[in-house]
Amino acid sequence: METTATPPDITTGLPPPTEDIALPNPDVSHADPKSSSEPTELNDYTTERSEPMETNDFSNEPGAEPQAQPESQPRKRRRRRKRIFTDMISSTASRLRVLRPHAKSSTASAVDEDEDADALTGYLRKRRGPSDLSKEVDIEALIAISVGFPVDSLTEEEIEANVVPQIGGTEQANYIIVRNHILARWRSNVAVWLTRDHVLESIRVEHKNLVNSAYNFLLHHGYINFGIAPAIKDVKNKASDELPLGSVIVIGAGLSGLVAARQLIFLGFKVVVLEGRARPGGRVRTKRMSGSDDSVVGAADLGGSVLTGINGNPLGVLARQLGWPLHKVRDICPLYLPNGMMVNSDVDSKVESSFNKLLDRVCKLRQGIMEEIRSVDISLGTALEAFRRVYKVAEEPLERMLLDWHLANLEYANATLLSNLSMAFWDQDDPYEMGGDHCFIPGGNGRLVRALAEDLPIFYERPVGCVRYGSDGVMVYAGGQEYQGDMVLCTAPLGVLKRGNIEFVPELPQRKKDAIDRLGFGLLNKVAILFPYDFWGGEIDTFGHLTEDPGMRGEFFLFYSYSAVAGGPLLIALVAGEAAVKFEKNSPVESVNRVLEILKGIFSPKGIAVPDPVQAVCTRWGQDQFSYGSYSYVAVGASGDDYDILAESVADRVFFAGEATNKQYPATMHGAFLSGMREAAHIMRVARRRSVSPTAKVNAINHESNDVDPLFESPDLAFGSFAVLFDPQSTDVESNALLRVAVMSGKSEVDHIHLFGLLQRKQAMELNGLEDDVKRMEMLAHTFRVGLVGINSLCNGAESLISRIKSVKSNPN
Ligand SMILES: Cc1cc2nc3c(=O)[nH]c(=O)nc-3n(C[C@H](O)[C@H](O)[C@H](O)COP(=O)(O)OP(=O)(O)OC[C@H]3O[C@@H](n4cnc5c(N)ncnc54)[C@H](O)[C@@H]3O)c2cc1C
Repeated sequence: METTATPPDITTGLPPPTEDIALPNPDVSHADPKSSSEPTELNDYTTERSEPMETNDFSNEPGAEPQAQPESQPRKRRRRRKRIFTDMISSTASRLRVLRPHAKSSTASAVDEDEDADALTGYLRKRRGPSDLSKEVDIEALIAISVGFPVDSLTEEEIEANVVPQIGGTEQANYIIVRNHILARWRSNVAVWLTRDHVLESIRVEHKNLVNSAYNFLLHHGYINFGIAPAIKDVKNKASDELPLGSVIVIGAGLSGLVAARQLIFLGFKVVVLEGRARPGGRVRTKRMSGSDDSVVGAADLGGSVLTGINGNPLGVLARQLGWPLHKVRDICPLYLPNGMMVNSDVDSKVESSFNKLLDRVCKLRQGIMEEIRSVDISLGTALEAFRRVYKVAEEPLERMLLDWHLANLEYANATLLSNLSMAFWDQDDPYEMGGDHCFIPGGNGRLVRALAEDLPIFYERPVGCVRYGSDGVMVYAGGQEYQGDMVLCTAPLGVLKRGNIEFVPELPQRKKDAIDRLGFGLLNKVAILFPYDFWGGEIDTFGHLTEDPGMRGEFFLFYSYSAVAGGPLLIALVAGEAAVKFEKNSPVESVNRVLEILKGIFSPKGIAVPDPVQAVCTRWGQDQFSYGSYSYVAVGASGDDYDILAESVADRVFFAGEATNKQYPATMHGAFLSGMREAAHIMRVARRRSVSPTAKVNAINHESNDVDPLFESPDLAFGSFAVLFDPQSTDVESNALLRVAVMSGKSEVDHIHLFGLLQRKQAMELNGLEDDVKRMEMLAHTFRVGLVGINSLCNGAESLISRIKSVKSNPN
């Protein structure tokens, strides 16, 4: 009878990276609850706004006792429905084996397999048999996949970093094996600093160049030796004798800003972090709740809470480094009717399966119209409702209520109404979703934030109002002061960018402003209630509540029990969809009373009295001036590409990180974390490029050398002085294309320089349709507003496009 909306995670079939899997560990004890300096009152139904909160609010958060998990009858559910990608595993492992053909071994005892891996990792054969070696290499590949690496190709970041001299071929295949090996090696013990010499112990010396390349890449991009283990911090904190690579002003001390700042300092930059609030963490906020006498306390995560998928998750690595055992969120979730009765399990499974079928139908519909999808995009809500009517799904009132519960759950995952979500792209990030259990960090995520913020140069209560940038650097204005730097990294949430609260001078490029407008930034709110004791029972982590009014289906539709991790009897009720917006207009007392009414409706019929709360807190993320919402979503008319556009840097001076810049992992804490690492590496690349050619400015354009010109030997379009290369991975008319224009620089015809620009495929075709170059230049500048620059001044989006073109040209099959 039990089904789950979640397919097996991608590591099924082979042993997962066990160190990343968190299971409840009843043997491990935690720190005792301690007192905090935060003043609280009994029955203090406070409202959380953009509160000026002391940083020491995070001190002394209680530890928690994880509990054993007896799994009982109610149904299993998860936060988000995933599509099934079972193919990934088999193709992954088999393709890897193709890369490593089997051959005779020279040793008498060895069997004829794994020659390539043996040649690279000769040490392994000494310790284990060859089939073990094969397994080992496969497992290392799976670990790399869980961290987000493709199985037999390079990432765009790797191509940009020139990790191998030539893309494709044996060298690349060997590099991948070495890279996976280093990654897996560090992941097997994240408490220590993995040195290059350690790696060389297990790789043959003739492959030293591959080790250097893979090691440098993984280190600089924050895939190894990151985090807050004492041994890691010791190495990272050692002052470097080298001159700083430059100075970076980081706007925002949320996860992305904190991670980026730490990594930038390690990479050799001077860094300052400007934070508008009086605390670090941004949308991760753990509030210590307690009664007046501190007899009960609880750590409540009012923002980001669940580590959604632990395999490969960098936040899981941090928890391991600090020795914090994670608590697996048990996905058993009984549902209760408004009258307090538990939903009949037959009806429950019938409606859940109908709900999944509706989603499948939407999937099939869009597959059928993939080509036209951008122009015919409608909302997911509209599509689901149309199919519901056609197939007469959930017409009975009870079934309708149940279906509404599932829709509310989807609105929670996406922080918005289904009527706002793009049918075409709402789940574009599904293929990348981190596998493994969903987990809580005992004591709340604020503990991680505190550890990440330690020793960083953060200036609190410095709301940035303006960023000026130019060829000489950046100037940031915050709290009446000016900060000057070489570069700025903006991690302000999409909600803040949408409001225009930070002025950019000159204005951001139109394409970025359009992406900011198109992407959605939604709302999810919470009511956290600390009770004098746990009356709901400790054996489940979630239970749901059905509502008759479809418009209010998201109102307290799901309760999370944090008793296992908060250090006290804490419940958090979620408010999603339309209800989340209405919720912000209600008084906190009204909202808490409504939650209590629902709880009484569920528990009183069972003879269980609901006690008065000790303390309750309601969030107001929509009114928070440092976020204006909860997290991003793909709105109708937007697509996953908009996340990439948000990530693009401007003029090599202004960089962007944050969850809404992460196409693979948006709307999550780990997405924010990874975006911070990504931008630190990006800033380093740009700074190095600049330091190699410090005069790579407009007047030095004709001296710029580039490896892009050879790509134009066979352009996709050529007309007049113009040549164009299309994105080889997309036929979309709005996909990016790289334009090269030959401009006369002297008197003779051969005296010309090349300028470059990024435009859309359809714009290139329009230019092709014009009669002469003068008209083309006019259209380019005035209609398309595309500026031409030297190759080194192209934006980040161009870098990844060039990587894709290079990759295809060097490996046409
Ligand atoms: C209610 C809620 C529930 C969530 N649940 C989960 C979950 O269960 N699992 C999960 O993985 N994720 C969850 N998330 C999402 C997750 O919390 C975020 O994706 C992540 O924390 C975002 O980090 P960030 O660094 O991108 O942005 P932020 O954390 O918002 O950091 C940006 C920082 O910039 C600061 N700032 C803004 N404007 C200015 C300015 N003008 N000047 C200076 N500073 C400024 C902000 O104060 C903030 O500190 C949830 C979020 C919310 C709100």
